[in-house]
Amino acid sequence: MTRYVATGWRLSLIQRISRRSVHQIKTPPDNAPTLNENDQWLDQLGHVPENNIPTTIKNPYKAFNPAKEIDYKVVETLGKYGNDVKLSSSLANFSSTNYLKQFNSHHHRQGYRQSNFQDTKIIHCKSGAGGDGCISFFRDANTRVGPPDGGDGGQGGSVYIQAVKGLNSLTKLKSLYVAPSGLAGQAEQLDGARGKDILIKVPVGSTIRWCLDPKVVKNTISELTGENVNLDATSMSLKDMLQQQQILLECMKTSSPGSPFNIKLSRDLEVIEDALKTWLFKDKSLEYHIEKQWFIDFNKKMKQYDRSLVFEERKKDVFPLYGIDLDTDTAGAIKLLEGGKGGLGNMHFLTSLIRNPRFAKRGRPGLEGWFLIELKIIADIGLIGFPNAGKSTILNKISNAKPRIGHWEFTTLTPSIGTVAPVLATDAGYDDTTFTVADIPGIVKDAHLDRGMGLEFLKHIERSKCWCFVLSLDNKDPLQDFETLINEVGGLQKVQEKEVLVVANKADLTGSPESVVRYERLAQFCQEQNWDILPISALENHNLDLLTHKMKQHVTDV
Ligand SMILES: Nc1nc2c(ncn2[C@@H]2O[C@H](COP(=O)(O)OP(=O)(O)OP(=O)(O)O)[C@@H](O)[C@H]2O)c(=O)[nH]1
Repeated sequence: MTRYVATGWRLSLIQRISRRSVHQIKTPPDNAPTLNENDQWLDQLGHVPENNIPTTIKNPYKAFNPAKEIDYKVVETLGKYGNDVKLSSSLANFSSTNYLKQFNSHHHRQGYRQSNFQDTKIIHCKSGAGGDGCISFFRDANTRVGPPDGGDGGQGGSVYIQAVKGLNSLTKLKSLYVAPSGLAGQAEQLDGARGKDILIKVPVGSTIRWCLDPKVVKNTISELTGENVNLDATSMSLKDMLQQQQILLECMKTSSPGSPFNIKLSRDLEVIEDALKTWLFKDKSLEYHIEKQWFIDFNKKMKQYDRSLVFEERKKDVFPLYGIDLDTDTAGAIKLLEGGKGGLGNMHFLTSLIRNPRFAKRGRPGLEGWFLIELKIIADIGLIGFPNAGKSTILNKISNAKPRIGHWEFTTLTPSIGTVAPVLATDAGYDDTTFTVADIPGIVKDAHLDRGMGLEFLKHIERSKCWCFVLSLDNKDPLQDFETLINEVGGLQKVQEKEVLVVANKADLTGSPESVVRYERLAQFCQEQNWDILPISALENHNLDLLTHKMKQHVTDV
């Protein structure tokens, strides 16, 4: 036993000694580009035409639907081909009143904040910088300074976003996402490790738009009003202020049918102007180098390398002006911000003229940006009605959702969505396909002026195929209620674009002859519009089966 241990100890000692001797007789690195290869590479850089920026740039986001058209004006056309433009557009397009109000207030729409539901979020994202190239020379017992063997810096981490099924709120999103930088290159031709990429998961039905830092927007507003404005108290005028304030944006034309322009995300473009800033030096300083003609010539050639690097970045560092609509679960993740490229190690700079390159390239900086994410729930049917009409009761009875019900107005402060699974007997057997119904907070007269809960929640039923208007027969004039609702949601024409189902709820309370007359007037109006109407009592379960069958017909009808 003892002998065993001793042998083990002796072996490891031998290993250590032999390792040291291997170190002493190590051969110079052989993965590094050779002097000839470096010479050729530099020569070829010198032949890249001065203006190497092509006229059209492929839009990396071509495959995705645009989120929302916005108003803009081209104020200046730049560049040789006129593809670079300066746009002016209203600040409101690059911020969110809804978000700003939450950002500033601790009591805004209490229930809305108390709940787990969040449908607007601004995220701040940063991609990682590239690692610096390494300055190192091969060394062993016999060679004091050998050929350069500094490896390249690693690529910085990128930020990705992906729409996934099964999520239904933005609550879990963080405010800040920072991808790590790439590590610096090392001696012995070792490249630095890449920074890890970050993947942000959002629910299907989210839209994502480039926006401004909310702090900047808040300061702008404060400057405009000359005071530290309480955004919540000025909610009405806040919207107008953002609308009136114009901002200038640098964009590029795109050839894709989605957004006509891409917003340029700014990475440091200084390198084109001042290539010297891209170098790292060791032993001998920048001052030493810039006096040497060989370095001046070499730096001039390397400028072409910087140009091609910046050109590659220009192709990727963009975001569509109209944003992206993640209305289906995307096959893969979308890159929002690309990490910086790692800098070249000094092994690339051994040439016939430079034997001791005591310099390497710095890594490229990362990108930074703010993005506004808005969730639009995708439900087949959207329930629209005045507060207290009975929408939550209906959803409660017909679906698996359990929204709050109360006899006071605005019990529903956040949208809820339920799945309805009626089993229908058809000629082909039983049809058990399901559909989804969304309940949103009640709409009141002048909701478009931000009264009540405003119209903020309407976006959740924007994409619903069918709108189901819920009216209370207990109200004085249900027809007038209906007309008010139609106006608030955008007018008759807009409603006519949808499948419409009208539900006259609380039919259990209609004992009097007047209430029958009220219902008949409503039914008459629906008939003129060719809309289906159904009296029900959600409380007493009257006509609920018929309601789900009708709903299903509206969802499945072509
Ligand atoms: N009599 C009677 N009462 C009903 C009926 N349906 C709902 N109610 C009552 O009406 C009140 C409001 O119902 P909710 O389902 O919360 O109404 P809502 O439209 O979701 O209201 P908000 O959340 O304010 O938008 C509750 O007290 C319900 O019990 C019905 O068919 N008949």
